[in-house]
Amino acid sequence: MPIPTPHIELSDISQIAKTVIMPGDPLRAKLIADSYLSNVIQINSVRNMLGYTGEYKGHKVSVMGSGMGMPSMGIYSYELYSFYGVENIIRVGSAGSYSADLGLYEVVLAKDAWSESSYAKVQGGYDKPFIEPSDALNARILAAASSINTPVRELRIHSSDVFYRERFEDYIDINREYGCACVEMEAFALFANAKALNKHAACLLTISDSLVTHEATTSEERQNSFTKMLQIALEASI
Ligand SMILES: O=P(O)(O)O[C@H]1O[C@H](CO)[C@@H](O)[C@H]1O
Ligand SMILES: O=c1cc[nH]c(=O)[nH]1
Repeated sequence: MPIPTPHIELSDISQIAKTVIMPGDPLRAKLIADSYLSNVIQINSVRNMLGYTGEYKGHKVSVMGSGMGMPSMGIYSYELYSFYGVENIIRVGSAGSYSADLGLYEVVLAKDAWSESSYAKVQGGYDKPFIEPSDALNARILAAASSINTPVRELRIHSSDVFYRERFEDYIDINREYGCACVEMEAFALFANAKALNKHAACLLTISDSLVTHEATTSEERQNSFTKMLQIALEASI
């Protein structure tokens, strides 16, 4: 498909980095660009899915929102990988903890993602409920975290299509039967696209609320606590 694509307006492929950091919220993408990058240009505003390219410590890096849920992440990551020459996508998101042992603000690196979603099967015929990120990208992220002395826990995550479940307690079985430590809504589709297209994907999460204790962070606290995760992703991108 020629660029621009239906969902990304950038027509100069040289203006996008090989590594894209992707939060769900496009305003968080703007915040990352404003706070951490220099020489920033905007690369997308279609549907307000804001994207930017800039420099971090002299290295080119892009940041763009994915939107919420697997269909949205599926579209943006596919277009970035397939039509814009992107090699690595690092998702940076919030997650709900399924375990008393995993508290607010802790940073999780997805070891793999379990999902009930049909995304991977429909997209490329991948028919298993677990899917792995890139070993190489995860290793870079762990090395980056260690270089800035920031603890990260590599754990299995749940990628859910549903934020508001009628049976709230389902999380107890998902934790017990499948070993998922927390829930988010995009990584499984991102990992499926990366696998289908021979690209690299990883997912960093900050625990924003706990299904066990019902504690939750305020939006201001979320913003501050995301700093650790963002620094890890940025260090891993260079
Ligand atoms: O903070 P983000 O990246 O949006 O991630 C999580 O937050 C959203 C739900 O509130 C879902 O997108 C979920 O995956
Ligand atoms: O998907 C998500 C993200 C944060 N918290 C949740 O409970 N679910």
